[in-house]
Amino acid sequence: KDFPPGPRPLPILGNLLQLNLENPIADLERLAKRYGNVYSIFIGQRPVVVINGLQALKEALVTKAADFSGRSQDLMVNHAAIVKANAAGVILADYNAGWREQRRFGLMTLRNFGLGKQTMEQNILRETQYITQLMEQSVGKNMNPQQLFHNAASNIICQVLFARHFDYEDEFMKFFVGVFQQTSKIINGRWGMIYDSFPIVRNLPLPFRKAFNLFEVAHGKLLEMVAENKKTRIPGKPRHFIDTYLDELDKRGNDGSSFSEDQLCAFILDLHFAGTDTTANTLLTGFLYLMNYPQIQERCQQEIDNVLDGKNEACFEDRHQMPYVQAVIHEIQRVANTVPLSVFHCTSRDTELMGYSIPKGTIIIPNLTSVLNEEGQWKSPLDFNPENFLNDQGQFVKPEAFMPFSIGHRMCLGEVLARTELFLILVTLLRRFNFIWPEDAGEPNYTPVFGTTMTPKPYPMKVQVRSQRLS
Ligand code: HEM
Repeated sequence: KDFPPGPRPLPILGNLLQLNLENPIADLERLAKRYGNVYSIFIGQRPVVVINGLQALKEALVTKAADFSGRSQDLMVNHAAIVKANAAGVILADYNAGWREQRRFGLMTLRNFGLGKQTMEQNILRETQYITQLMEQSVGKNMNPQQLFHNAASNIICQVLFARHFDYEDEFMKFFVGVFQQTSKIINGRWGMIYDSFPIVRNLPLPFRKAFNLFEVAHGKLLEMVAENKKTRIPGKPRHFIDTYLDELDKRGNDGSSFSEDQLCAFILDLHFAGTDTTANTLLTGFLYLMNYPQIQERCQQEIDNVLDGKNEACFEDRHQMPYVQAVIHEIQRVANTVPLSVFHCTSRDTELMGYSIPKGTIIIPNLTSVLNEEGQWKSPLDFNPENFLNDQGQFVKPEAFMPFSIGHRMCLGEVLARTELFLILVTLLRRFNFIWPEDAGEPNYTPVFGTTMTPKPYPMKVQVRSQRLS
């Protein structure tokens, strides 16, 4: 009674036949037009509530954050990632004291390792230097930037986790980047849906097993890494995230808290995963658009040249002098829609939303896509247009509907790191190069491949060193 309305489910299948399992975004939008911003669908026998639009999402994730911040523990992603690790990490942990403790520790440690401060900026700039050198070797040829940005984003978070820079051909690096790229597509894809809908198929050797195998091997590698690290660590003198976590474990002993070595490995995997595929795909979307909107690229370059005149390198503070670049980066994030359905939430108690009753334990899909292109919230919701973030005086403004990092208690823990990376990498590369859509590349395809993260289809890129360099 009073449960959100939705299409009538079939026995056993629920509403699966009404969704394109390769990419349900358009179907979810169609259902919102028919049933309103809060509606229900059945994934197999399981009820799921989809929340659309700024108003409903704010009410759920901010006003009623305590009710809507749980995570279901019975989805494929939990079984694949948590069971083998024997610990929930932070992304998939339910809304409880353990999650709160880990999240607080994660935020504090990221901050202490220089997030938003100089050390982190220096790390990002060093990695950008590395990309620059690789790009210089590709001048005049077509290059495929896909792996490049994944490796760079991975290395930046690896600095925090292990204080190490990996060569892009390193096996450790290639393995982990591969895990993230593949599992992101399996988890929210056809096979993930089938696993989540039909408990009876879960033990069968179907393609979703691949995600289980990958997470298991990844966990094993991280346990080895932590063991290796213990040999060289000096307690009380942390070099990176692992050392800091081990210091915390020493301090706590067996105090019954959520800290453990398994939890450390799960946390490392979470930060590495969340910090790689998201930032890399946002950058890939950015360059796809910048190459095909050369006038926008050029206007960014003019602003960058003016502000950085005489300076060796950019710093994150420079963003305040670059309203146009800021608008472009935010617009890239808006159209990239990198985590289109957020990470699924779950109600942690019986609750109400926009007049509907939703019982405890209901899976919640926060449809971020619906807000990032919501009519009435943007000047041009359907176009790539930096004016979405500029007022009449050309100043940068951030509308409330800009929520690629989600909102509320579960909001992205790496937001500051991600924003710093996007700014420093884009500014540094645009200052040095022109990015050109190759003549033989045909029409650009802006439709991404759906998954937990959206991935632009592979595309070629041409780089040209800018003739007028100012430093
Ligand atoms: C452009 C880049 C990024 C985007 C668009 C993004 C987006 C998101 C979104 C939508 C969520 C889900 C929030 C929710 O459940 O409501 C999330 C969670 C999370 N992100 Fe990010 N993220 C990005 C980069 C990063 C980076 C660089 C890190 C690592 C330092 C990171 C770490 C996390 C973690 C740990 C969570 C889980 C938070 C929790 O459940 O309490 N993310 N992110």
